Amino acid sequence: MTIAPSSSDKPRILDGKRTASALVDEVRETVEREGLTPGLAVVLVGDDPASQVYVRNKGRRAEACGFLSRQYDLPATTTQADLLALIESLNSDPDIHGILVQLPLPAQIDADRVIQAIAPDKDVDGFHYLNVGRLATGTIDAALLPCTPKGALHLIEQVLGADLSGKRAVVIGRSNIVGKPMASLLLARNATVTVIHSRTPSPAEICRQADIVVAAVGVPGLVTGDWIKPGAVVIDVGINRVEGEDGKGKLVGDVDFDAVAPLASAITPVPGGVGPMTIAMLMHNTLQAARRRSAPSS
Ligand SMILES: NC(=O)C1=CN([C@@H]2O[C@H](COP(=O)(O)OP(=O)(O)OC[C@H]3O[C@@H](n4cnc5c(N)ncnc54)[C@H](OP(=O)(O)O)[C@@H]3O)[C@@H](O)[C@H]2O)C=CC1
Ligand SMILES: Nc1nc(=O)c2c([nH]1)NC[C@@H]1CN(c3ccc(C(=O)N[C@@H](CCC(=O)O)C(=O)O)cc3)C=[N+]21
Ligand SMILES: [Mg+2]
Repeated sequence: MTIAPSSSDKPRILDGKRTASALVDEVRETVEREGLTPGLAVVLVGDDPASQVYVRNKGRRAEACGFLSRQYDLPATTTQADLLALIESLNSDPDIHGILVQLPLPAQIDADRVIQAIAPDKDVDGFHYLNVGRLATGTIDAALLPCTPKGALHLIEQVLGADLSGKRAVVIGRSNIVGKPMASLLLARNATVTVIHSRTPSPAEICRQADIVVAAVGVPGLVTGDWIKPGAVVIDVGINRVEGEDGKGKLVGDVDFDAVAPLASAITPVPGGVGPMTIAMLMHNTLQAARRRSAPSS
């Protein structure tokens, strides 16, 4: 569905929380209608408090969708062999359709080895080489797609529709979990895509050409008004914990919201933008994995 941006000067605030809720409702309805019990296993190694919050939110959402939700809390001292053994057992567990290993992992564990050990058809993060390759080569329908870029694209579609032909997109950040797959998805939708990273000279000048800006950097307020072409759609993936004026911690994005919002035709807030969409897309991917299991031809 395409909703035109509002004609007033006010930017449209893309409400990720509401859109995510609607997606989760759809997932739950599909689960009920088709009589499925998708199973999601979330593995958390160590006791990082932020990771614990995310993982708890994921478990709660999974239960709200009617999924089987299992959480594995492993100590920070877990060995790579132990983690790989758990992955193996989840790979062969018929009740489990999706496996997510929360990143980052402690230093003694090779995160790439762990990710590649996940069965590709249970890789609901979309980080396995097979899914990365499917996305990059255009066989997207067969891929499990990374949740954050998939969620960001869904918000972009609400404003611009599915076909981004003729649009210039700038992605800031080139990580494997956000920036690169975001660029691949935008390219697959026919946008003209440029990726900016820490070695890019004159980033503001490049960004100012963009009809679509996706910021996935981890630098609070990096994107200021002079980076933005009036009317651009601005998607802020950044999640940065900073100290607020009251001395308490608060979350801010990579975009200076107050400076950029008046210029943008649409913009995502932080919190309440891409974050909730990421979790909704994890549910969507888990449903997709479960449906493929019950009907391998689809
Ligand atoms: N909302 C959500 O669901 C999610 C949010 N996040 C958030 O998104 C942000 C990015 O995450 P992630 O991709 O994992 O981060 P990474 O740290 O893996 O990647 C950051 C990228 O930003 C680039 N970069 C760093 N500084 C600059 C700069 N000054 N100018 C231009 N580019 C720069 C880096 O360049 P280089 O490659 O050259 O080092 C790198 O490519 C973080 O705030 C994270 O918390 C992440 C995942 C999900
Ligand atoms: N294997 C793996 N997959 C991931 O998808 C993954 C990961 N590891 N490691 C960490 C990052 C980060 N991430 C977020 C998900 C939701 C919110 C989210 O819901 N944020 C809320 C705020 C939550 C809060 O208040 O802290 C919001 O933006 O409104 C944020 C960040 C997924 N990640
Ligand atoms: Mg990161």
